[in-house]
Amino acid sequence: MAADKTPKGRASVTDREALDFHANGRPGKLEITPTKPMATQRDLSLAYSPGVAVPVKAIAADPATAYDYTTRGNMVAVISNGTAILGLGNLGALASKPVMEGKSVLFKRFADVDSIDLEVDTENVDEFINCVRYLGPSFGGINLEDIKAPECFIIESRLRELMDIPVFHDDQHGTAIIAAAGLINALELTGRDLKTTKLVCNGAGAAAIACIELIKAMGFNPENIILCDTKGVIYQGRTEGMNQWKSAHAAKTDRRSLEEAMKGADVVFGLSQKGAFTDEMIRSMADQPIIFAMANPDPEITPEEVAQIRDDAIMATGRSDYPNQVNNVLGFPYIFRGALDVRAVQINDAMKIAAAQALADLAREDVPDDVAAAYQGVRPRFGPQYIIPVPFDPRLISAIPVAVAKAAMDSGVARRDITDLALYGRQLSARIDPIAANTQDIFERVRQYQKRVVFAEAEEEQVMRAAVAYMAQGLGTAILLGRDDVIRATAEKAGIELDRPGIEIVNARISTRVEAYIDYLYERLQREGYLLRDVQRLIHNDRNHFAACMVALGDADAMVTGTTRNYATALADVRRCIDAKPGHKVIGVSMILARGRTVFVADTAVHDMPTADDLAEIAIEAARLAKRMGHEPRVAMLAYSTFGQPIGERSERVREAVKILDGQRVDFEYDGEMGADVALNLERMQQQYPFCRLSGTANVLVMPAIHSAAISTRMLQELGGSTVIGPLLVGLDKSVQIAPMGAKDSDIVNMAAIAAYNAGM
Ligand SMILES: NC(=O)C1=CN([C@@H]2O[C@H](COP(=O)(O)OP(=O)(O)OC[C@H]3O[C@@H](n4cnc5c(N)ncnc54)[C@H](OP(=O)(O)O)[C@@H]3O)[C@@H](O)[C@H]2O)C=CC1
Ligand SMILES: CC(=O)C(=O)O
Ligand SMILES: [Mg+2]
Repeated sequence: MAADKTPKGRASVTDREALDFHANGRPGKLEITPTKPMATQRDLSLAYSPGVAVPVKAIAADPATAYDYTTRGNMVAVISNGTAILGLGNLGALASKPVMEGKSVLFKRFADVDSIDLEVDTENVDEFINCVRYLGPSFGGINLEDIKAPECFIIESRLRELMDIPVFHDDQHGTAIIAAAGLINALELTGRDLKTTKLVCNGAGAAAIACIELIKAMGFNPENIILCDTKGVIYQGRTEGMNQWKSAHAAKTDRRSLEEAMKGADVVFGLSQKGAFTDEMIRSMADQPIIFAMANPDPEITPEEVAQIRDDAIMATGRSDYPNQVNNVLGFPYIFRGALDVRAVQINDAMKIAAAQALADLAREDVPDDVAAAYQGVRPRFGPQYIIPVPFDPRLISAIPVAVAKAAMDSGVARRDITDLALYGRQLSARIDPIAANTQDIFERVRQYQKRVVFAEAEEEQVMRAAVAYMAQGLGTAILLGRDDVIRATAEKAGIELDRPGIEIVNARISTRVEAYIDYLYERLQREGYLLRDVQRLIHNDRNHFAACMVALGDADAMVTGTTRNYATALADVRRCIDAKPGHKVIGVSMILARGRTVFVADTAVHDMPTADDLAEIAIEAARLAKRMGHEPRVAMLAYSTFGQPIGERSERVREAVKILDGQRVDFEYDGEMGADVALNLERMQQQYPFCRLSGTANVLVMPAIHSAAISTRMLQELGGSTVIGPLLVGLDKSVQIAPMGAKDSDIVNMAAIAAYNAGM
């Protein structure tokens, strides 16, 4: 089958790939999963009759309680009649379903908003309105999509009057918000003023009219805007193909064609159709033109074509395979998230402008590794090729809804107040990030105690980013260890600002503490074959030793390292400087987050082939960590056999370890030996082994040896569906964490926060 090609032959996906993607597995892109267990007779009695009658009566008595007892508060309907599907035109309600399903999954993926697509098979405005208005009780918001102008204007405004929940035509306002955000930044980069810039908008439909209205509301001079449609310029006095929405923006001008309109224009918005801009039009624009060719799936002109004509343009499209994607996916999930969370009755101009400004601001900030990954490893920096955040930017979820919710409260359309917006922002991240969800409480504690963490490899760019993020997230002071000139040069190249409170640079070469660290380390190592000059070299030249000594002597509370060396080497460096805590064993524990469960796996880092005594100590250490991380430990001593079946020599050590634990007075549940299938499956555990002492599924798994621990955690990580944090290093006398080699900045921040947390709160 032919590839779907843009005019210059760029093929990002083939038609076959697109069809296979939609057909494979379960056809379509979404399914519904229950949020409550539906396993037993009792569950049924609660979820359905008779239990369900209780919330029914409660809602009848007080409709507001529907937000407490049903999905309403987190549920948005994506509704279309298919009359303007992307830029493909009127292809009918059924054909619009793939787009509407797509919008629904994006709501879920990016903002944890539950959503369902509804395709309404009528072009009659009144029928459509009636269909939607009576669905109000089902949803917390209505996202209208791909309904053509001018009907969309009537539909949206009537529904807004009739319904007490936000009704938002995404092609209008979502597009306008993103285009406005991109425009704010493009104007800044080209030194233009909103009041004097000249803009042409091709297309005078849903998206175009809303874009023009929003930028006018933001202060753009109406006299500097010319709107065009299929008949050319919309001028005052024109009668052909007009409607009241076009008339409201008709220009006082002699220009009649798009070609004439674009001569000397500073900005052009394309919200029309593939290929609408010619080379000549682009050539005739002002210096440093701003070209947003937003038609989907193919733009009015491609970036390659523009590049052939001129090299001074700032170029954006609606597509994800070019830089500067001006697409409403950056808006609707987050705008509804904020609106739902304050139970806004509508999405007003103040909320839209707040969202646009928040997006524009975010693009000016230094970007995390996740964003660099979305750009194939090239880290975007605010500039002509990066005027708008990318859809996979994990900061969008904590930035945009906060701005929208605040604007809703300030402008009086919120039915619920959020008092601590900073906390709200952090809770938002946890909605889509399992690590954030699990570590949120820990991060809150770390924020209270403001520990000083030394980042041993701070000359590395991603470590430096992590250190700055640690400070910027309010977690504490970041100490960057390295050569001052190298650190500053790296920072400058990467555009990172280091001269801020909460960031300290420590240069090992000129530190006044060098002698103290050498004395301390020589005292420890002189009987281990080290000469004084060996120790001097370690302190002068090796940052792991220097950083570990800082922590050992109290100059820092915790340390994080590991991104440039393998785990065992980094651990050996640290162990030369820091002992195990008295009565503790140093082990590695990996935290696995999967489908709402948290499971700790030990030992994933230190003991190659533990003895029975080692296994018992590993169990104790891992249980302590689980408890400290907020989980009541239930430890399973894992083996390939379960309670003696099949008997084998390799399980003996594990059985022995259980006996050792029996002889000690440990304060946590444990049992074994058992297989992982029993440890993690309560039904099997209780039915087949009713004598098992665990009161629930195990949440701490002690592996019989490091190879089984490493193989199983890496398999889980690679197979998907679970997130692995760690291995976390526990049992040391001072707090140190070793991140995996090549870890990205957000992983290093997590490690630093856990290190700070373990430094004692
Ligand atoms: N990047 C993004 O996020 C978004 C992009 N869009 C894109 O914007 C476009 C319009 O969508 P939408 O507003 O919903 O659709 P509408 O049907 O409401 O409006 C289409 C408008 O485009 C005009 N038009 C069509 N072809 C041309 C042409 N060759 N030259 C000039 N004007 C033309 C029509 O003119 P007339 O009035 O004379 O018929 C009409 O005014 C689509 O390509 C869509 O994909 C839309 C939403 C979001
Ligand atoms: C992105 C979108 O909503 C459109 O092109 O219609
Ligand atoms: Mg659309």
